[in-house]
Amino acid sequence: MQVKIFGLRGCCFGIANMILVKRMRETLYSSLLSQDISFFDGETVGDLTSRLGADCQQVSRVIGNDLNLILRNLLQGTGSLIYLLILSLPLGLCTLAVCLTLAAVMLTYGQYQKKSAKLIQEFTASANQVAQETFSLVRTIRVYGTENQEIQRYKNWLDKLANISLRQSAAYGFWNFSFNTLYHSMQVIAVLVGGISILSGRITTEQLTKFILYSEWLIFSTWWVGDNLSSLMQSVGASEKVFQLMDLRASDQFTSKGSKLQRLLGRIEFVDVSFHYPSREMVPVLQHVNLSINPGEVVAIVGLSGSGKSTLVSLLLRLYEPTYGQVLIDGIPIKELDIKWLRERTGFVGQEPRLFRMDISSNIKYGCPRDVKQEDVEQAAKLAYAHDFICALPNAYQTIVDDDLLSGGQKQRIAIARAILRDPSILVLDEATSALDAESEHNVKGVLRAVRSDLMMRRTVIVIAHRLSTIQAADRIVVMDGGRIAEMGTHKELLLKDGLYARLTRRQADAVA
Ligand SMILES: Nc1ncnc2c1ncn2[C@@H]1O[C@H](COP(=O)(O)OP(=O)(O)OP(=O)(O)O)[C@@H](O)[C@H]1O
Repeated sequence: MQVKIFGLRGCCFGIANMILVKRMRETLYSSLLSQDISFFDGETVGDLTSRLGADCQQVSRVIGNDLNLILRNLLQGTGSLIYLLILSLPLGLCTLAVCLTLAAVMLTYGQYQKKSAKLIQEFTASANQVAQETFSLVRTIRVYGTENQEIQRYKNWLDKLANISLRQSAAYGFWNFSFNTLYHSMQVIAVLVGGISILSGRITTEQLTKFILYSEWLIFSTWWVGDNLSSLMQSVGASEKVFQLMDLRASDQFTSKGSKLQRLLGRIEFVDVSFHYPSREMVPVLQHVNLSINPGEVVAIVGLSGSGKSTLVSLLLRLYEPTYGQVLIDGIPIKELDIKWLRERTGFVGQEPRLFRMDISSNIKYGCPRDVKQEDVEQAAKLAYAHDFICALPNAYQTIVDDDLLSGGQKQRIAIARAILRDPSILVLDEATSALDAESEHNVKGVLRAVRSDLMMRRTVIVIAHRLSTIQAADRIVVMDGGRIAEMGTHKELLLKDGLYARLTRRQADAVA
């Protein structure tokens, strides 16, 4: 019966643990995904994934195991202590003094465990980060022959981990030594004081035997409490950051429930916009940018690397908020629009599009707000000049891909198809030609031309490109320099102006020649 009850209790705790870990992971995951993009600028991916994995597991152990054992031993210990005090007050107080000393050592040890658990978490996360980076950049590492350097970098974190684990073991040794010393001293004291008490007739032999048994019980309960408390402290160390992250409020960029317009025309205005990244407050990235883009206009943004082109687009996509000024869409501040509604009407192809590990068809349909048929997917792929190479793959649209299986240009074409399928009113192509070869560049120009000539479905297009030849067909070219708009006009006007754009064009022509 006893065994059965224990088995049942273990099973209940197992189930409670499983439910708790699952709930914690879900809550933490959705809390992380609802944060500002700037949050991810400051956190390491390895750190966040280890919070989701090992740390959640450890936190649930507190409730499932440690707390349960601590409570049980506290109850047992208190019972024994009361009995001892009734049996013999001086001997009971003596045992209590030993237990209090043990408790003091245990508290110091527990605090140390808490600190070391935090350090172990940090070092493990850093080691994971290095490993993650190494595996994802393995081609670069192989080409540059820096394997040993990377092994050393990983080893440095492992050394730090080993160092702290060594100290932890030493602290555990000290804790055990204190326990054994106090425990055996207690036995000696009990025999000596008890023997004297028997001789003087104050207690009987039976009382002494009971006393020794109960005092052992009390000391062992104290030891168990200490041992579980130190593991509880470890979990508390691990849980601090987990609970902090779980408590974060969802970003307004994720939840914003503003107004939905009847139709998105695609007028975009940047009004006196200035911006710096939260992680680099002293470095202004955009300064007093004023730009107005008409519905259906195709605008190209060019400029030297680091001039703020992608940042401007990030503000339009509301990944960051301007530090000064505002962005308006169809005359309404972007902050007042329903974010989900706006994103459903915006298409974006980033600098380095990445694919999810799923089939091509699902990758193209990814995030599409409406139900689409396979014909729609194929039509979008045709417009993005991706259909032919997809059909040449062994399973065509059902081919499972991930980030490594396709070339940069192919991934970019799938990303363009994904953006086109959404049928967006605003289409943003960031460096859409950078990873493509000359033929694909020609294809992207074709997409731009198609977008322009499709008068039924006029959409505003912003294209950022380094290859100036790609964007000559734009209605307007905006030239950025040091976070400001330096020039604006058509290709011809800007060439006539003989400013930065003309210089950039000449430089590229020279490079090609
Ligand atoms: N997440 C970030 N955190 C801090 N600084 C950033 C971040 N992203 C970009 N920057 C900085 O902002 C400046 C503008 O970067 P941005 O990517 O907008 O330039 P860009 O004109 O698009 O460059 P490129 O043509 O090379 O893509 C750069 O100095 C860059 O270092």
